[in-house]
Amino acid sequence: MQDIVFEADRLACIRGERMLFDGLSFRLEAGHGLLVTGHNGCGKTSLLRILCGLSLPEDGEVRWRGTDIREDRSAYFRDMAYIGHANGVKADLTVAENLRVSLALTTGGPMDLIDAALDDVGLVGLASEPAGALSAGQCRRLALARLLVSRAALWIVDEPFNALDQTGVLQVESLISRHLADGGLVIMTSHQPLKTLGDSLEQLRMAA
Ligand SMILES: Nc1ncnc2c1ncn2[C@@H]1O[C@H](COP(=O)(O)OP(=O)(O)OP(=O)(O)O)[C@@H](O)[C@H]1O
Repeated sequence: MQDIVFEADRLACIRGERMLFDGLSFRLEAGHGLLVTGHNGCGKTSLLRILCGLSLPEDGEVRWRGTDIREDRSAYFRDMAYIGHANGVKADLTVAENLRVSLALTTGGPMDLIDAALDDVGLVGLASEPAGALSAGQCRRLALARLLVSRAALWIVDEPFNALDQTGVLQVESLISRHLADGGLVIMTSHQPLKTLGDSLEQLRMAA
């Protein structure tokens, strides 16, 4: 993944009457992660939605491998996985079926990716349970397992640790570390102090 570069170039975002940010730029190379911080309402989620192509910036562009993401959205969506505040879990499907759908929609990779992902997020044993019966923390774990199944180089994750217990936080921090060590990229927000990951991430502090 050595040739991979992600660039945010002079991004501006207006919500309602308010300019949330303007001239926001950063560059991230393979193996690097960025932690976006700032108080409630400063624009972190708005920024992440622009970075993953779900919203358009008022100005500026997002480049992936040197190309504006609007120019080749399907290539970008193959390489990028986004997990927002909402888990996007289908309650009527089992835990494993949820991941099967993700697999079919992304890489179509081997089914043993699902077992490995469930193991990584601590959901082994719940594969056949209906997702609607999961606790909030288990649901978050299932959502995060989609990152692993996607095999995307770039993970964009809004508050990954929401609803996770202490063990879950450590597990997910370790998955993020492993992804970075494998040459992946991560852009994330978190209101929680990081336990092990802090030194591995660059910080973008958003102002009011
Ligand atoms: N679609 C929208 N229309 C109007 N205002 C919006 C819209 N989306 C977000 N906002 C406003 O933009 C501001 C930034 O919201 P955003 O969700 O990006 O903040 P945040 O930094 O992620 O907050 P938090 O830490 O609470 O998750 C808020 O004041 C919010 O009310």
